[in-house]
Amino acid sequence: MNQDELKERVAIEAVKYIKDGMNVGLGTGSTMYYAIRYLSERVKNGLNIKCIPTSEKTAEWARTYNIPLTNFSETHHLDVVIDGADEVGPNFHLLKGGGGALLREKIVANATDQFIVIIDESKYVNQLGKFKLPIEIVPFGYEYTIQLVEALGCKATLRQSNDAIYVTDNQNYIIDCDFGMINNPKQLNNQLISIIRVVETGLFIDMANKILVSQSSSGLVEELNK
Ligand SMILES: O=C[C@H](O)[C@H](O)[C@H](O)COP(=O)(O)O
Repeated sequence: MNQDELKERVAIEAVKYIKDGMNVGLGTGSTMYYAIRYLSERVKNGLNIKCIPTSEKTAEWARTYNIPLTNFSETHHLDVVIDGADEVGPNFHLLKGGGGALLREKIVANATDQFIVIIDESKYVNQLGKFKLPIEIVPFGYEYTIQLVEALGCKATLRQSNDAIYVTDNQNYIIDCDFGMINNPKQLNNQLISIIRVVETGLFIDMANKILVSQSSSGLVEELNK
């Protein structure tokens, strides 16, 4: 079973947690693309939901697939949030932001008591940090921000897109930081967000309640609960 098939399998399982009348947070990324497509089938068959997207890309997909959207001025609490991740480590701490959407993803995940993360088994790790940690920073004075972050023990690379600096949906920049293996994600997250110029990090500490993992050997989806 290839990785796209694994993504589709786990996405389909996650969408089953969405029930009639719910307010739903929709994450960002290629795994979520499958979830959105499957969810659109259920909406077509009468499922009544309203969704808050975590990125302009997800909002565009939702509109394309006729999924009703809402926003935080209408709704403050979400019944369930579904999102992918770049790595899931011990205690369900997550490393996210490969798609540049970490800030809105964290805001949306923070608005629910049921945050479901969907991954294939290659992303389930013993220690976070093989994937470079994305950090969203304000553009103002970004060169010095990079130095301040590197002083915490990493090599930081300013994310680029089409030969220009990558700009997030929030008009900020992303630095991808190689800290090596991260021994204490909670402490590192606290150190990083104490830098005023850092908006948010891709470390999601104590946020996920449920991880759905698709297994490459069997194609089965394992459910892990906190
Ligand atoms: O900013 C992007 C997100 O954190 C994604 O959830 C993460 O990068 C996983 O994306 P994918 O499902 O494409 O691997």
